[in-house]
Amino acid sequence: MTSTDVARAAMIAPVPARSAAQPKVHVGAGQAEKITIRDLKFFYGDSLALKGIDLPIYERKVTAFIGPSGCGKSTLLRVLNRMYDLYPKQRAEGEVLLDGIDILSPKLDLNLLRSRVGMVFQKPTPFPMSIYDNIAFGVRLYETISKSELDGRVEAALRRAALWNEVKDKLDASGLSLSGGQQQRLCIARSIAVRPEVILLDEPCSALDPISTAKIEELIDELKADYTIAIVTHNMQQASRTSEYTAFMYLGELVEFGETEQIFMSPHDRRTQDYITGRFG
Ligand SMILES: Nc1ncnc2c1ncn2[C@@H]1O[C@H](COP(=O)(O)OP(=O)(O)OP(=O)(O)O)[C@@H](O)[C@H]1O
Repeated sequence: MTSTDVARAAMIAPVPARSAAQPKVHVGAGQAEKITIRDLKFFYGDSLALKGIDLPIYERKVTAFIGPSGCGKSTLLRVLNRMYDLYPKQRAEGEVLLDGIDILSPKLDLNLLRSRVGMVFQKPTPFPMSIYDNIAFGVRLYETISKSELDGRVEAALRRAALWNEVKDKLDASGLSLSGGQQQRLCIARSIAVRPEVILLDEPCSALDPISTAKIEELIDELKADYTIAIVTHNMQQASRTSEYTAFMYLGELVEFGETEQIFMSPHDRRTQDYITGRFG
């Protein structure tokens, strides 16, 4: 991927009709579904990585994807902004509705999708440019606005990502000169600056120390007032602290989806229980 591909991808982010093999999902009654995933299959070449997933992602809630390594969490997340489109031989089948519109449609405007669904990766990925330009890059990609408006957008995004006070006097410094935790908040600010509706977080704290992790978790808590968030995490405490809903996946299947408290306190499936109690994975 070129840095422009990464940049575009980074800017870029439900429940009826389930397949018979999937668990019936009755949680979240009355919640608005921002994303509805129906019978989603995903292929890497001939290899089936997602085996018919049905899942709602509720609006302005945090949904955690958990499960052992290789179960398909990141694959599922990457489908939600068509990240896989950058790679030949990868394809999705089924339906993924964003506000009722199927984002798997070949006719979809990917730039528009990625402006609505932003993504933050496991490893902080600041662009090799100034802190200011890291934020302004995506805004310029999608909109033509005046310099003063752009300045305002950069400041607002940095404030929202709880980074403004740390960088306001060095906006011209390289984004790469920041600490790992600051870089990750910069990436979140970059994502927010294009005013997405959904933010996808792929293990956003796995490369961070506990203090930076706590800051990102606080930030997630604040952001959910305005954004729909899906987070992949290996950290069970993080899933239980940050999310309202949790999806447990195993070997490419969705085993169980529910309110986070129910998944952690009284899981219905033995595999969920074994995983959250550390018996495997
Ligand atoms: N680029 C790829 N080419 C082929 N197979 C892949 C590719 N990426 C992932 N897979 C396979 O798809 C399956 C799901 O992988 P994925 O990365 O989504 O799992 P994960 O749950 O996010 O794992 P982890 O927790 O280790 O990040 C795995 O079997 C993996 O080997």
